[in-house]
Amino acid sequence: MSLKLESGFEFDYENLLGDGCVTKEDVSALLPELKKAHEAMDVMRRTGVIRGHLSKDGTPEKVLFSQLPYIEKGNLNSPESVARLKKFGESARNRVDAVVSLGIGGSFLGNKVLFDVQCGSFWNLKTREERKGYPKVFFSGNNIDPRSTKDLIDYIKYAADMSVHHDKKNSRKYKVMLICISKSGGTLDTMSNFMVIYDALKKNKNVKVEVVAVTDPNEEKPTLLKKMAMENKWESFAVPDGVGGRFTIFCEVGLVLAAVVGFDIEAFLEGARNMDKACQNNDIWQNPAMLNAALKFIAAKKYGRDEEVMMPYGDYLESVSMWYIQLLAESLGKQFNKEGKEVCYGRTPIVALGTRDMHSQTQQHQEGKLNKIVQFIRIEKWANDLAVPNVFPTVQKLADISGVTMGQALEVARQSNADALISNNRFNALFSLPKLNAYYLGELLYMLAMSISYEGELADVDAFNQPGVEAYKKIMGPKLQQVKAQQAEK
Ligand SMILES: O=P(O)(O)OC[C@H]1O[C@](O)(CO)[C@@H](O)[C@@H]1O
Repeated sequence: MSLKLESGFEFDYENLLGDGCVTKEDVSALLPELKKAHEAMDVMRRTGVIRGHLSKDGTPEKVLFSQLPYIEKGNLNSPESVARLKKFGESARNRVDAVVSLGIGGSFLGNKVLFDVQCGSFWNLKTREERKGYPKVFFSGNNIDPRSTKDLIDYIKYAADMSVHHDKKNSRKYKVMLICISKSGGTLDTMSNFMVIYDALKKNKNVKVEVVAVTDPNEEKPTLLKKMAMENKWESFAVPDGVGGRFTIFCEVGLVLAAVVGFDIEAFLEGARNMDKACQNNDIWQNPAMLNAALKFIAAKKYGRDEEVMMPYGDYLESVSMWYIQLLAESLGKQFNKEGKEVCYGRTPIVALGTRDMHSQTQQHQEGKLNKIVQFIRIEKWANDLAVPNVFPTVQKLADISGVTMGQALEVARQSNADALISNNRFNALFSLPKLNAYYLGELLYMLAMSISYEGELADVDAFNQPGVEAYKKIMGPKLQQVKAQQAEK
């Protein structure tokens, strides 16, 4: 049983619906709620209004992520804004040596996905020619770890010294672009790294630093970062009002990084757009987001499957899983429903990677607590698939695993895992992408964002706020000031 879109994107729910799993009757019983959820999505698309959604300061706030795939005049992504992004990316090409993308949560996770899919793990080890003139890329600000930050600074200083040394005649400085991303404009993790790195690099005679700010664009009530950008004339891009951190991969947060590594922005948004169109279908069996939300919601509510293991097969997709963790956790992990009743809803997300975690987590998935859905992601056709050669024909065990490609072996491993899980009543499902490219990535991520929005409606929780993250923040601010005061006394 599967839902296949014309593009080739497929949601296979064979191991989630049927005997011993969620039943068709369960889905039929939910149809009135699904109809309401679908209407709510329609209203959101047309007006940005989501019943009961309030901003952090308690005022009604629009939800606009579903507008982002549409590159249209007057929209958040317009022909002009996309042209500007492309121009920006081209201007960094062959000019900027290294980009440091600073951000955390939604200001990091989506960018890491785009980077991994476009560039892979060895990007920074490639020559500039191999990178087609695009800069090296580093991430920072997604922790407050002095060791990794120092390592990054040391590496950049080393690279700058080497480049000046090799190019004594021109004495060209090593150009570093710090892309500082924070919707609120003052997040501790991001801004502390920004200050440490900015200061260290500014003091280095071989480095030229330029800063790009990505933050709330409001100039009347500017965020700290916006204010600094205006004062220092830093180029800036927008995290628009109505687009929460975990949805920002489709706006300039993700697209700025996409532009500096030559990722196909238009194909990515086209994938999201076509998925949005598929999700406008009011027939649940034709609407991947509605179907996914319904099956997962029922699996949790009726069958106790309230943990979701997101398990893509392929190294460069692990970051998709990490991106999804924030989407699921911040959107659905809510103590109160929209009526203020305590519900403590949510499905706990778990990052896993195939095949790696078959050799660590699978024991738990197969035999542990019966509370999980394992959600697989697979790529049908790998570019540059590698055949496993028969190099040691006399070693039977190795000869046996030769003669197939690594892509085939990867899929055999995934299918075997899925079969084994369902043989023990362990629910699982599959999102299948014909290829790993910008278009299919856009389809997949948008479908997940939309599915979470449906599930928010089904569970009657506000999927677009994250009040729970304020609790530790309220404690952390004064604590930091205390430490600062103690430090000053010393
Ligand atoms: O972009 P900002 O404002 O720095 O926030 C980063 C992240 O922090 C959170 O607000 C949680 O603390 C996320 O929702 C957000 O993506």
